[in-house]
Amino acid sequence: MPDSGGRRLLVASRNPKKLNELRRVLAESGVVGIELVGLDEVAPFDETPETGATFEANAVVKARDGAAATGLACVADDSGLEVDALNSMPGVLSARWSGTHGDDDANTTLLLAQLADVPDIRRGARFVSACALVTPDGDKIVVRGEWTGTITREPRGDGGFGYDPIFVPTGGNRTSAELTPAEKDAESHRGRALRQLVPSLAALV
Ligand SMILES: O=P(O)(O)OP(=O)(O)OP(=O)(O)OC[C@H]1O[C@@H](n2cnc3c(O)ncnc32)[C@H](O)[C@@H]1O
Ligand SMILES: [Mg+2]
Repeated sequence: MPDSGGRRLLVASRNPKKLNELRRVLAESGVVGIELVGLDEVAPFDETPETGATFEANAVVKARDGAAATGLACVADDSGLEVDALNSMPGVLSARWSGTHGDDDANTTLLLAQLADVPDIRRGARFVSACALVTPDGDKIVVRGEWTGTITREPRGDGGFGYDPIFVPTGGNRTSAELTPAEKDAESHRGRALRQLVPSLAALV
């Protein structure tokens, strides 16, 4: 079946929990007439390794690959955690910080160990999300959202994914894994980034 021009949007992520968040925020954003399509609903394609120096560079590569392979407009997120006491690492290496891609427990355990001697006053960090939208014509827009907070000493909560159990957003006491999905979306780096894409998404319809 031929695709219907700009009306279907590929949401490109191989991380099921992130994909859920992307779909949730886009669905909540008030854009009507766009059908969200996941990677499992399109034919598999070769994906470029995420070797960029910035979140923006990686997000553009993921969205371009998705748009080129499917002929659909494609949105992709590249994100991570920047820790002040680690000179903004893990950054673009967040997903594989412990050496194993996507091992959230190993990544958080390693990060807590690295920060064991860092006092509370210097445990600042931020989540960053770069989201790219690439259209079938090759137009692209890239946006960024940030979420500041501090790193705990123990994991708490089982919502979210990744580093959420060790991140307390500024102004609260709960970790981002202790927030409801709606609370996380309202404040998170990903929510803030994606909502900036709404006008461009509306223009696709
Ligand atoms: O590239 P895709 O396929 O989308 O999935 P990924 O998990 O590899 O995603 P990234 O390359 O963008 O790496 C992001 C990593 O940063 C962390 N991260 C990003 N957003 C997060 C969030 O909202 N909460 C907790 N950790 C997050 C988490 O460890 C992710 O695996
Ligand atoms: Mg990735």
